[in-house]
Amino acid sequence: MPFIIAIDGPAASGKGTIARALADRFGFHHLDTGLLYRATGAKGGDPVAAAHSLNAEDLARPDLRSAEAGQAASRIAAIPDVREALVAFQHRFAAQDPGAVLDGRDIGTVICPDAAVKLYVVASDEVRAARRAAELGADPQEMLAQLRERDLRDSQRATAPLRPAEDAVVLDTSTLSIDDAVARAVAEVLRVRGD
Ligand SMILES: Nc1ncnc2c1ncn2[C@@H]1O[C@H](COP(=O)(O)OP(=O)(O)O)[C@@H](O)[C@H]1O
Ligand SMILES: Nc1ccn([C@@H]2O[C@H](COP(=O)(O)OP(=O)(O)O)[C@@H](O)[C@H]2O)c(=O)n1
Repeated sequence: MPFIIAIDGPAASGKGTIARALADRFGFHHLDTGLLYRATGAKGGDPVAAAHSLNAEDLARPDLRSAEAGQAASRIAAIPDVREALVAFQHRFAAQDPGAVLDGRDIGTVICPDAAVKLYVVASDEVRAARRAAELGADPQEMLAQLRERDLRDSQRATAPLRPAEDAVVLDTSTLSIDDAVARAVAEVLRVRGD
């Protein structure tokens, strides 16, 4: 049985940074599921058809990390048929040996409810906006408004809303360095594995 680590949380909380580090540390595969929604939104046209026809080229587009792509992703991510179209790929990815780390919004709740480790990564709105603004070279106030709008949409949608799984461990990175946040996540994995 592959070892699955599910990492969820609001925008720019540090999910991807922790997911990459865990995959590296344990030799697991890593999937940034947000990229699937960003690529679907960026493809244009009918979002359900776009989700069904995603290919490697779509996922390699250089503009997927932009704030605009994030907003478009959040809009199409509320469509149940779009989410359904992306489930099989995520399940196949999670089934790889020796293990996989998936980060997103609904990994611990919907995609991999039996994951061995579930982390729900949070940080204050202001910290998240400052980090993402620095990353994209954008204005922190504008970023704050955008992140809040996206989190609200992601939390309030009817299908697979953003929320912690009941058995998720909440990790607040507001005052943690990247190294400290990763160390806490590694400790949780080691605790579950019984190492
Ligand atoms: N603990 C941390 N301290 C400082 N910066 C961080 C920390 N975690 C992540 N970052 C930075 O914040 C930004 C958003 O992190 P990222 O991992 O992409 O978040 P998410 O995947 O949740 O959107 C990135 O620029 C990343 O380098
Ligand atoms: N598993 C997932 C991953 C992302 N998403 C959607 O895709 C958008 C972009 O996700 P992302 O993880 O790339 O965003 P960031 O947290 O990196 O800013 C989110 O705002 C969600 O609307 C989702 O609905 N479910």
